[in-house]
Amino acid sequence: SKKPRNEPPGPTPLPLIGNLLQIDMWNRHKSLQKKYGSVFTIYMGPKKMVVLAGYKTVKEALVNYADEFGERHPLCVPWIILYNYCLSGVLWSNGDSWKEMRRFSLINLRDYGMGKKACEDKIIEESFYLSEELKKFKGEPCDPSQLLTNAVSNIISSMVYGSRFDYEDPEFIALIDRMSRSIKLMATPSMQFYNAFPAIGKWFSGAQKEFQKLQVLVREYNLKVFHQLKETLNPHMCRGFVDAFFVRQQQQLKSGVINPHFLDANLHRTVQQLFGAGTETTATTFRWILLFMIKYPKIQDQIQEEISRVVGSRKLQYEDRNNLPFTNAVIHESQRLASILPTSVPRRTSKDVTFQGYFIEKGTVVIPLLASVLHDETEWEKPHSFHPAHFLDKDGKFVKRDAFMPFSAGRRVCLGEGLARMELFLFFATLLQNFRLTPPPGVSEDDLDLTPQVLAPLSPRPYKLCVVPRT
Ligand code: HEM
Repeated sequence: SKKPRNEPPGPTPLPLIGNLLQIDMWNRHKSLQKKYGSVFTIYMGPKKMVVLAGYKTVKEALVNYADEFGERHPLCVPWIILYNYCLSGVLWSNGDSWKEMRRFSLINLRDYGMGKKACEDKIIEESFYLSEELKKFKGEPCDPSQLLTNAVSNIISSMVYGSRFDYEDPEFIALIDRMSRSIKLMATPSMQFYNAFPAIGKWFSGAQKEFQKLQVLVREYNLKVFHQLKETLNPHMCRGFVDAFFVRQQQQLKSGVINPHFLDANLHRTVQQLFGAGTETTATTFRWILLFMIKYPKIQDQIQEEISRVVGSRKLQYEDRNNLPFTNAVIHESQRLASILPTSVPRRTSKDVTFQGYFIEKGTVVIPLLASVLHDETEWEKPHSFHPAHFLDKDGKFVKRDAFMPFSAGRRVCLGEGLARMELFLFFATLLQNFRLTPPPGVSEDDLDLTPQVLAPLSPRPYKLCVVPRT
């Protein structure tokens, strides 16, 4: 069809299917970027999307044009069944609803510890439980994925519900499994087909039906927990985010001024999104870091030497990261290279905008490619290798890098960044303080495959490692 004024260039779309056949975008962005520049247009079926690539372009759009590119594209609007899941909470909402929920979530998650000593203590305590579970393998090969997910999920749970779960609790295991399967389903080709062709997709997409089932089960579980929390609520001693929400509702009732954003449905969606956004991302990052540790044992040696020299055997604190530059650099480099969210959550333009000379009309879906920033060849000395020195100066001191953007940037930047950074540091450093990680017997470092599985988030292939207590 005819293109509007000076739209960003891109591959020619076919009728109906657009560029679907040509788009293996997360792998091909480099060739598309080379051909069309750092702002280009693609069509997912009939849906037009503008892709932003490279550090300078992504930063300019998300930070300098924060308002224009600051809305979320409700990817799921046509998915009638996902209506409840998508249209509010904090992750998918826009306008006043988003502002209210983002502010409320930030204030209250901070009150229940995010970025504070209370949260640090919870993570240190959870590291202890995680270590005890790992010891049970007695150095035999194990897949740490489930335990890592349990540990990070318990941190969110403590902040949201006010309590943690036992790792063996069947309800906890089921809850985590359902949430993690839902997130993975959202990135399947079947769901993408459904998103591109909602009218016919619903007849073919098995993933969509499974997703719906999982959402109902998670919702039922949450409603049960909310009921228990409401029954035992003490407005003067809130246990977590959910209690704070109930207190806010009570205040509304008393004042007679009802704010529609504080109804039960929004609580359910926000809680579900906090668990969804905060669990798989952090746990997957851990799986990558541990894989890098068994792949590069000399780097593990250096970290353990640093921790032994600076901290010894006392309990680690978050402020120790300032004196553990190499350990801190390895965590950052793992996030950079793994780039678990190759794109940020889709944005959309809030108004017509002229960006880098191109016209992008209001309501266009915008995909900032975070992987293209984290692997930008003009920003990183060795963009495709594991190179912790990216974050160290010549004296071995930690240096921040502007192009380090795994949490994205601008007004929709990850709400849990502070929490995730604290978890990554404390869990990882405590683990390496206490254990040596090695590949299973008979597996060499060269055998370990760093090719990611194309899932959401981008995950390492399943692997096992041996966790041996250090003397
Ligand atoms: C290593 C861990 C994590 C990574 C890499 C990560 C990354 C991201 C990214 C890339 C976005 C999209 C930002 C954008 O649209 O530009 C995002 C959004 C979000 N993240 Fe995280 N995240 C992590 C952990 C967490 C945690 C622990 C929480 C929970 C407290 C969380 C809660 C959220 C929420 C609620 C949003 C939506 C924010 C909004 O739309 O206003 N994330 N995250």
